[in-house]
Parts: sequence; structure tokens; C-alpha cells
Amino acid sequence: MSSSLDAGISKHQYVLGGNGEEVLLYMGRYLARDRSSGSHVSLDVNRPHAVFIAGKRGYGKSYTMGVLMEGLMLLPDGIREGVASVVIDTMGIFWTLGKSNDVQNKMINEWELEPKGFDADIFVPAGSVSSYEKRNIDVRPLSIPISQIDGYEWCRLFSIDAVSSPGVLIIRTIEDLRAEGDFSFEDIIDSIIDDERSDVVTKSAVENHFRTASSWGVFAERSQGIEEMVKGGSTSVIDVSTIRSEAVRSALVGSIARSIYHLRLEARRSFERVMMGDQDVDQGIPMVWLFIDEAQQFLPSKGRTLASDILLNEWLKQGRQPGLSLVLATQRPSSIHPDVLSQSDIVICHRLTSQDDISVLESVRPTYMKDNFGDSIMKMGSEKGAAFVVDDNTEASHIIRMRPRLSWHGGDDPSIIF
Ligand SMILES: Nc1ncnc2c1ncn2[C@@H]1O[C@H](COP(=O)(O)OP(=O)(O)OP(=O)(O)O)[C@@H](O)[C@H]1O
Repeated sequence: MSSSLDAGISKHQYVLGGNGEEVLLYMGRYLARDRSSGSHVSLDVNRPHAVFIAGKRGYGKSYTMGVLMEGLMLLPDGIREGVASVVIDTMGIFWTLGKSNDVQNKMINEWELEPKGFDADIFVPAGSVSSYEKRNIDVRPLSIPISQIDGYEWCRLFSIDAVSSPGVLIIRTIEDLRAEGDFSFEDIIDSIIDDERSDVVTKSAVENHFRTASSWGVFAERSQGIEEMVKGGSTSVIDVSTIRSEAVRSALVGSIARSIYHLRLEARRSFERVMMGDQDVDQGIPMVWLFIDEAQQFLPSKGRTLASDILLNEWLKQGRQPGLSLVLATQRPSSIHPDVLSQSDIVICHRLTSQDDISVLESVRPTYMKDNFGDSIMKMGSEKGAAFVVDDNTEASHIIRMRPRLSWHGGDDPSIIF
């Protein structure tokens, strides 16, 4: 058995998500009814998982995500390198992973742990790099190739009807250019100007849309950053908080998720070749854990975004085979796509009080859960960091006190009095 954090873990520990081949990520301790701490609890991360984290504002969702990210970086040497974490940071709060959590030092010591900072690479849209550098935050540029977005997707990004005159021009132009390979915004604008079937007003409107798109700093002729962000043993934080448009954020997340999925399919094929004895094969990228906070932005309960198909169909439903794990967090379970709840094998539920949210969880309550969600959440109480966890692998549910974070938590509410 390989343990991710030996301090505090002894014989009395319980393993969630396991199937006997244990690579353990330390989560915390059982929380008894009298509020005392019981056995230590770890998550077996040897195989991929789909983890859903819910909870109302301020009760520990993003903190718990941070605990899972740290846990992967704390895996023992030789195992850690088999996993890469990619974090979609919608609030710009995870760049603090690099700094040790000195403010919660006392609590961390009570858990017989030590504050610690981790190496995390921060990626931002190439067009926003200078604004981070001005604040002394070290970041790397990220760009999505323009050619990865098809004509229909550009129409959705611009909120243009695909059968309107501008929509028809966009789809014709983009599909012609995509047939030839990579291209720039200048190439698109040249093609629009040269188009012989559209009128001047339509051409000018479409040209303006693409000029605006080039100012977002998200799309470029060639991809930048994607391959660097999935390195064994590393965590890459993709700060999308500077992108105001949810449609553009979704396009970026969808593109990253698609690229990683295809790279993992290749890696999976290489792995099979190695298992068959072929030694000269490039093993490709490691298994990937993708973390998405405020996940309802990308996987809403109604409608689709430019990220929803790839996340639902390839990552959530088929991710185990190519070795892809997904961690999705939301304040509002009732706002997220119902497949997220039904397809997650680990549900971590912090405090919730909205009846709509509790009812949605209740609608997918597994038969092995004795109490309903509402009663279980009541029993858990209002302690920050307490969570009700349902594990479909061991078919059991538990109340857990998540361990404190070792690295600085960037999501704390600002207060007037320090
Ligand atoms: N396991 C824990 N141990 C100790 N303190 C915790 C724990 N989890 C959360 N907290 C405390 O609760 C605060 C709020 O947690 P967090 O920022 O994760 O809330 P959230 O649910 O993500 O809220 P939001 O929806 O506003 O992002 C943290 O800043 C931290 O002080």
C-alpha cells in the first residue's frame, strides 16, 4: 500500500473509492455525533474517479478541492509522476498553492501535519499575461488554436444565428480555412473581405466580431501551453477569471478538455503496446485529474455550452478507460446537469440548506444509503470543512471532517478586521 501522507495515518484508517489496489490520498477523519474525530479516511486514487463536490457558500468546497489537489502532489515518488492535475480556476483563487498555509498553522499542527507550499504552474490567456506580471504573479501564456473552433461554435460565441446572413458567412469562411490547417485572425478577415457572396454590411459586421475575438487574447493561430500543462506529478492552474464571457470560458475549457482527451487516448494505446512488450514507444501524457470549480457554468442543468458535450460524454461517462478523472464543484446542485450527479462515483456534500438542492441530491440517492440526504446533512451540522460523503465504490456513506490545507487557501472571504 502506498500512502500519500503518512503523518497521522496509522492502522485505523478507512479507504474510500477503493478496489483493493491502493494508492492513498489522505482526506481527513470520521466525524462522530459528539463532534469527536474518529478513524482516518483516505481516497484510493489508483483508478480514475468522477467526484462531485457540493455545498453552500463558505462551507469548504474550494478548500476541499485544494485538499484533493495537494493530496495528488503528496503521492510518493514514483507514483506521483503517473498523474497530472489541471485546475480550471474560475475565481482566480488557486494560484496560492505555492505558498504554505501559515495562517492555519495551529490547526494544521493539531492534525500532526506541517504547512507546505507546492509547485504549481499558473496559465492565463496569452492576452492577459502582462496584467499578472504587473502584480508580480509568475504566469505562463495559454492559447487555443483558432482552427479548433468550428463555424457553428463561432456563431454561438458571437450569439449569431447560424442561418442568418452573418452566420452563413462565418460558417463558410471558417470551414474553408479549417480544411487547409491552422490560420490567423488576419486570414479570417482577408477571406471575409474577399467573399463574393455576402453584402458589405454583413461582411463588416462579421469582421468586427472577429476583431473583437482577437482582443480576447484567448485564441491564436497556434496552440500554446496545452502540452506543457499535463506533466507527470505537476499541477497546472488555468486562471480563467479574467475572461468575462461565459461562452468564451466554455470554449477554452472545452478545447482544453478535448485536447487532453485525445492525448490520453494516444497514451492509452501506447500503454497497451508497452504491455505487449514493445519498449520503444513514447508513453505520452500521464493520467489526468481535471478540477472545475463553479462547474454549473460549463455544465448547466438546462441547455448546452461549448464545454458540455466533451465533459459529459468523454470525461464523465467514458473517462475511466483513458484514465481521466473529473472533480466538479458547485454551490447549487440544482443548477448542474443531472448526469453529473448520476455519473459521479464519489459525492462530497458540505452544508446545504436550499430545499431545491437537497431534493436534486435526493433524486439520485442510492439504495444503500439508509438516511435521506436532508437528514444526513442535518446530522453533519454547520462546521466548516465537515462533509457528507457517498462512495459508490464501497457502497457506503460517511460524515467526514476534511483535513486542513497545507498550502494557502486563496478563497477566504475578505474581512474588514484582519
Ligand atoms: N477542512 C477545513 N478545515 C478547516 N477550515 C476549513 C475547512 N474547509 C473550509 N474551511 C474554512 O471555511 C472557509 C470557506 O471555505 P471555502 O472557501 O472552501 O468555501 P466555498 O464553499 O468554496 O465558498 P464559495 O462558494 O464562496 O467559494 C475557508 O476559508 C476556511 O477558513
